[in-house]
Amino acid sequence: MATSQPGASKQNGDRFWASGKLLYRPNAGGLVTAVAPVVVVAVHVEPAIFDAYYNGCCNGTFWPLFHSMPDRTIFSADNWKAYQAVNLEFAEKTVNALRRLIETEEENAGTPLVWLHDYHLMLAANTIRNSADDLGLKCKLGFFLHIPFPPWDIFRLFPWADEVLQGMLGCDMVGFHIEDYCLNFVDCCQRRLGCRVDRKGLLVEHGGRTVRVRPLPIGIPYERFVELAKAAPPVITNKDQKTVLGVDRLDYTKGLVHRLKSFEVLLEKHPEHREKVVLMQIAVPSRTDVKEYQDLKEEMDQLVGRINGRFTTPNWSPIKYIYGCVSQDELAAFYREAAVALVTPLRDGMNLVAKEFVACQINTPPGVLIVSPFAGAGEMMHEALICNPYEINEAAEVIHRALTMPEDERTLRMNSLRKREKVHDVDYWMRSFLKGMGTLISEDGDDVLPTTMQPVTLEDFDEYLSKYIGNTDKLALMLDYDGTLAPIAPHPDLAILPPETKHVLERLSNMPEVYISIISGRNVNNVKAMVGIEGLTYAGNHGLEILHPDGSRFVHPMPVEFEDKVSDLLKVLQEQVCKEGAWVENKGALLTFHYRETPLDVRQEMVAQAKLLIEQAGFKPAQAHCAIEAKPPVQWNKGRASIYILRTAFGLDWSERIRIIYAGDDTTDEDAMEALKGMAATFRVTQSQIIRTVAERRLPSTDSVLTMLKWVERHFGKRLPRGNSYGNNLCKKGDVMKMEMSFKTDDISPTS
Ligand SMILES: O=P(O)(O)OC[C@H]1O[C@H](O[C@H]2O[C@H](CO)[C@@H](O)[C@H](O)[C@H]2O)[C@H](O)[C@@H](O)[C@@H]1O
Repeated sequence: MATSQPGASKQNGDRFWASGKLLYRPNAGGLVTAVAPVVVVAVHVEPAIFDAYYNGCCNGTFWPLFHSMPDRTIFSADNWKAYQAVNLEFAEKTVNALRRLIETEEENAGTPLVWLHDYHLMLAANTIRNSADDLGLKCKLGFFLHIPFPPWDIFRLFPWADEVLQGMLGCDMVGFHIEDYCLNFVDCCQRRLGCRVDRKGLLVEHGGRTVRVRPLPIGIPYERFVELAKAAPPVITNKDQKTVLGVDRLDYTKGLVHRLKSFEVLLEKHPEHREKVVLMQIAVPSRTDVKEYQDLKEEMDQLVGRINGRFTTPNWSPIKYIYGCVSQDELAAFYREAAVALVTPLRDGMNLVAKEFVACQINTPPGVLIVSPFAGAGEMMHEALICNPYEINEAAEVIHRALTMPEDERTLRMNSLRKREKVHDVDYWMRSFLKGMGTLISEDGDDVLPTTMQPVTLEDFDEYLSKYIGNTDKLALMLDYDGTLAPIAPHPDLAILPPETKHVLERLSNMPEVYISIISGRNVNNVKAMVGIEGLTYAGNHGLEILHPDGSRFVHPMPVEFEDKVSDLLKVLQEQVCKEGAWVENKGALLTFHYRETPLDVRQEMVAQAKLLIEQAGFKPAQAHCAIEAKPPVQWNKGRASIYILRTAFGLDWSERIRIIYAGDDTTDEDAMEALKGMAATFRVTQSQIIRTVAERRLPSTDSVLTMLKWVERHFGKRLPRGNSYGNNLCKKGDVMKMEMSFKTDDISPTS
């Protein structure tokens, strides 16, 4: 890759790395002027892992899937493991290189830029970001995908889709060739991860950051191809025959079989082209270890043989088929001398052959470019003839049109195509990427799209909640407390419900359509005191205790011996692990071991020890926010509790006119969201970069939960007669159950 003076742009002193390789350095004047591979770091991968990674996952899974060919896609857990391992290896090598670079470079050299390329490295960014953060290294992370990004319907087939999306979202900016791929990606982030997105601004909110998504169509070193075309000796000697040129890697995505069949139809339907036209197909061997590719070669050999056998005359063979490589000079000469170039992939990220062809079309009158609409190039190169490769007969007609196109039309089309590629060359692409990253400062201010998401607004909920709630009669609003309604604080007593949230909840609790329950890990009296609103349902200890609006209680039965076990565990934890700020919260039936205030360097060991002691005492340790919850081994959690609350409020025969919203921030809330999946609108409050959630939407903060509550208030408020005040008590007295304190591990029957 070469680069030239970037005109009106100046480099802001940042340095760029790509897969551990330093590519560009600013010169003294601050302009990007040279490609300087200063350091190349090898990444060693064992052959078996490499095979599973490269042939297996990259070429056997991502390649066909991202080209929307799911039938050719292999899903293998072992290959995926290898992919994770290799990405980790690349990430670690990059972080080491980054560290060395920062240590050896002078201060103020700018923030290094790590530029990750393609589907082989979709997971590396998160590891680089986290390790760099841990080491206090600053860097910018960018990613560019050179192949298409498929639509949701295809992408969702991949079993580890969350990891891939979150891996890419580890970057500050993710680039694709065209806007369609950007929109597919944004759509997948929303639908699979539940991220808040801005489709117009091409932004995704994830992990507490805004990730920019940008269409950055790649170009070619245009002038280099022009020079090659000028210098290359002639390759086509028979001036009476026109050449239709195809240049491709031998790959099933390239539509080669379809192309040969279209050419056959051309000769059949338009015999005037016989002995006058030759299809020169150059097929560069590729991925020859993979069976799909071996099969394709076989099919091509047979098809070329059959068509040639059918039409060849003593003076002419219709197809010249080169299975192998040609030199750049030869290639430029073929491009220059071809009358028509056929670029008809079934799917292609961009396709540079189309661009190289137009760059080399220096003769007058020029030839004609035919492009598939399923290549990124088809999106931009409007003046080419667009041809759907699947429509074999139609494609034959397009070739015919190209072969018979008048000179003036050819010239007009080719001039426009050439002009665009000359400007949008590979340097332009690189500069656009660097500008998007904020590494190259542009005086012409090219990147007009916003770079950060606006704060969450009521409108953000319109699409999702309006569709779900519609005109329903009743809404069950089920809300977690810490981290959802109240921001996390250094100590539970300090986690105060913000006054505005309290007021909205109070108003909502007076709406007859809205039934509110607060479902917390705290003990029930404590959470009720923290919220301080009468007439709601409160569930404490992850649902083991439920306090109904009329004051009656449900208490989940516990093994009798657990009372003693709780106090024994409390003692053990206090004696053995409560040091340096760690403490145990005694919640009656449960305990929580808190380590928020402990120094970072003692945490790992302390947490491991606490978990062990909790397990040894017969409890289940569950990770919470800087805390380990010790839960008794009963089949009851926030999920079962949520169902129980709904059942007591609405009965079991819910009509479709009842809707549920659940919002929570913790793994314990995942139990509820899992239990309510398909029945509720679910929100996970998180700023994590790498969690899996069953929630349909993510929210970045407790503030955004407040906005969601306001949305509910507005929605139902519109339907309320003004000045009406109702209690929040849908729960009939007879529905409420007081449970016996006896041991029972399985579910509680609806009639108990
Ligand atoms: O289910 P929740 O309502 O989210 O309660 C979960 C736990 O929250 C409390 O601990 C957490 O919040 C504290 C206050 O912000 C914070 O100091 C602590 O580090 C967090 O883990 C509560 O103390 C626990 O009992 C709850 O189980």
